[in-house]
Amino acid sequence: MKTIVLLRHGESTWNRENRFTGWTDVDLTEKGVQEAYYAGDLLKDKGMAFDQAYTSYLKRAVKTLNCVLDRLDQDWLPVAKSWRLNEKHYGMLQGLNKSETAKKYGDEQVLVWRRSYDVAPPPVAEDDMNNPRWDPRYREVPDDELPRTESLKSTIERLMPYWEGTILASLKTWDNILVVAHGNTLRGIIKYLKHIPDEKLLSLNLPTAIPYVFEFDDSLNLQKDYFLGDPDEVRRRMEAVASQGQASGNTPAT
Ligand SMILES: O=C(O)[C@H](O)COP(=O)(O)O
Repeated sequence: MKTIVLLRHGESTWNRENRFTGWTDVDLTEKGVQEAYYAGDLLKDKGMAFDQAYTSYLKRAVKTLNCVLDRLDQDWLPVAKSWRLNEKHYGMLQGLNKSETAKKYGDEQVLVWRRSYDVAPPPVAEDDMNNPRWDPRYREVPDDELPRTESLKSTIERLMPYWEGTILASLKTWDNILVVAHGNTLRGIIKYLKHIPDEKLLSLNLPTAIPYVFEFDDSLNLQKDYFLGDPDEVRRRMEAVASQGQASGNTPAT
């Protein structure tokens, strides 16, 4: 049997403040760190150990991975990082509170920006300091491949070469792989693994830091997939993510 575990990072400071984050490199909250350790405990209780891990260039994912590896006593594990696993780029929405944005533009428009398949938010300007072209960590990426905004479709398009060419390919060598990334890149991977049609993706909301296990036979046919932990807690966290973009949702404390 071969296994891929997908894990969304723990709560970040901008998750707590309900802000669109995308490629903004915000840290985990203390709660997010504890969530990440707990994800490690769940994997340890299941007796899991990994051969290779993958993560993004963003610290909320990198630090979540480090907490998990600490709990598994696998700090030594080879880790490959790629910008292609970064969160969907949220363009000009990055930094804005999701609920306040819904009050301004309506719940429906925010749902389109968050969950439609091929509509991207307005892009960041070329001279905006949040444009990834100014960030040295992306120096190896050709400028015409660096996003200024992304739909889920374009996120999946830049993710797929890495997913197929590196992550999935490594399952031929290794039995157990851990991918720690972000809500929308993981939705793209789940779409691929479970053949989910575009329109059905709308309702898939990933909870923070709950391991999602995919088991394959030796010919890499998917056998089963399941979340670890308490199913009620998984459902509660998924519903919380879904409601973040509603005008009645969370606005930051003043
Ligand atoms: O970038 C973000 O804001 C979050 O990581 C994912 O947000 P979403 O659930 O609104 O797509």
